[in-house]
Amino acid sequence: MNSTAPVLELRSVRFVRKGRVILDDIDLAVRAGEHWALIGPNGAGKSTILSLCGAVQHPTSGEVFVLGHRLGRVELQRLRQSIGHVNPRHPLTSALTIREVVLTGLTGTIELVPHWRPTDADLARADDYVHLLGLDGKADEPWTTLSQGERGRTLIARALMTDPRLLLLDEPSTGLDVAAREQLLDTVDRVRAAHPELASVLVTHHLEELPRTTTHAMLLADGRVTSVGPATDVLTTANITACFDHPIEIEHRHGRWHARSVAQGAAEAGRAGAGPG
Ligand SMILES: Nc1ncnc2c1ncn2[C@@H]1O[C@H](COP(=O)(O)OP(=O)(O)OP(=O)(O)O)[C@@H](O)[C@H]1O
Repeated sequence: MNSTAPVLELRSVRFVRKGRVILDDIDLAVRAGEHWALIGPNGAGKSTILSLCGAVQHPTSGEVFVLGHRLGRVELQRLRQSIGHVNPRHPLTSALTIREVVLTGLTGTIELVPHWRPTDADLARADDYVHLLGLDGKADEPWTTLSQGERGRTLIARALMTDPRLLLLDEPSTGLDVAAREQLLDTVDRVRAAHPELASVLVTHHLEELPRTTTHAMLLADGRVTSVGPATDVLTTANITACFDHPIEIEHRHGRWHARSVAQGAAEAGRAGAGPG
């Protein structure tokens, strides 16, 4: 693959199911070191785009290139090894430990593969990621007893085990309290800093859930792109208001984004203006 070629590229992608157009005319190019956010209302098509990026399904028309390979021309299983897909709805129910869940990243399975034995290097790598993800001292704890935040961080460690070029994060902060969310976002920033060549795509509904390292954003509504480009150009009051079809004010402070309803903002300004008494 040409080193300047995008890690991931969607060209004129259209996705139709049961006669319904779910995605239309989607173009996206994600390069090494870029960290994209896909944002839009419920049903906009964010998870569908992520499934195309992860080579989980094919577009109805248009082309998807992952690591320079066109989907449909190359075996999906081979591409998936270069893609770390973090889905907080990971279906594991058995009592694997954190270390064991991280090791399943090497086999691409939910459970440990019978008779598969990790090498000493595999075990050392798993422990390195347990450390990077701030899970020191927890490696031997069972998955079933983990908090939602610890599970999220464990799944990122699992996804990193194959040294992926592309990391896909599907609503990684869903269900987390504010402290756990902040820990997870710090973790994502740390992972990106430790792997400067990594590219990533993160799906969320909430601007507060964007890590500081977000470089680009795509806004989607009803399966179409409403705005795309560098995050600071895209995540503006006008663009978010248009995408969500609701007046929303956006603030970008200390590298993080905050959203609030314009009506709420106006009420607060009114109260501040009224002063005491
Ligand atoms: N395989 C499919 N068959 C039929 N409809 C589908 C299929 N996949 C997705 N859809 C529909 O396409 C639309 C977009 O779904 P998608 O999950 O991609 O949206 P989303 O932006 O991730 O939504 P949310 O924010 O609610 O998770 C939804 O209305 C969904 O029901």
